[in-house]
Amino acid sequence: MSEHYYSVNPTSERNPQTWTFTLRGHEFRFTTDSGVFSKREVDFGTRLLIETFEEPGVAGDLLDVGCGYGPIGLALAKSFPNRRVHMIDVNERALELAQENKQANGIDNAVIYKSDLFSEVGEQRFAAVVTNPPIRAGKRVVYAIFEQSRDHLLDGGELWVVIQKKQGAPSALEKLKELFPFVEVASKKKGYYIIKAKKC
Ligand SMILES: C[S@@+](CC[C@H](N)C(=O)[O-])C[C@H]1O[C@@H](n2cnc3c(N)ncnc32)[C@H](O)[C@@H]1O
Repeated sequence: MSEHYYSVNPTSERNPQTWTFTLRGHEFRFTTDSGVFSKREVDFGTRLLIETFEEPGVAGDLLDVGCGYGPIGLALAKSFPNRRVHMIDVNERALELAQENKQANGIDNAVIYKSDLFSEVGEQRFAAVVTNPPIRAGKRVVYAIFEQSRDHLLDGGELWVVIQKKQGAPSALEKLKELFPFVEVASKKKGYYIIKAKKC
């Protein structure tokens, strides 16, 4: 069976690598590994999403869906120390790395746990959901993230998504317009769209 970065239990041989990367003006030390998305540097789209994100107007926690080794959730936790950041993924190796990276970067306002989509998130609602979604897992999974994000946002809360034009940004925009009253492209660079969708 072929292995994907969204496997629950990657079996590929371990090859951990540690490097530093600056996000939102803070230097981070990340350890990544095989079997996890974007293992040698922070993905371009992920970085654009992190740098474009603006703090939502409503009070409340933030949620990183499909956190991988943790760049989005940990960068936002460092930038917004007064907010708690939830970070979820299905990939156990990614979750282990996210936990290790949380500790290595001295972050204490992030909680990291395994959840298939929002299955373990419970009833909590968030001020913002932020995601670089697992495009390769298919449209059904990506659109489920959009729908479940809407259901887990506070009024006035925002969903921030990065998606490449060639991976379906135009149809993702249409889907988000069906779900949210306010949708805009907050940034566009090298074929990557940062889409912000706001709930009333
Ligand atoms: C494109 S990667 C982004 C990883 C990380 N946020 C980053 O930007 O480097 C998408 C992530 O979604 C996770 N994922 C896939 N299916 C999922 C699901 N059903 N529930 C939660 N996370 C999932 C994958 O394991 C992967 O880590």
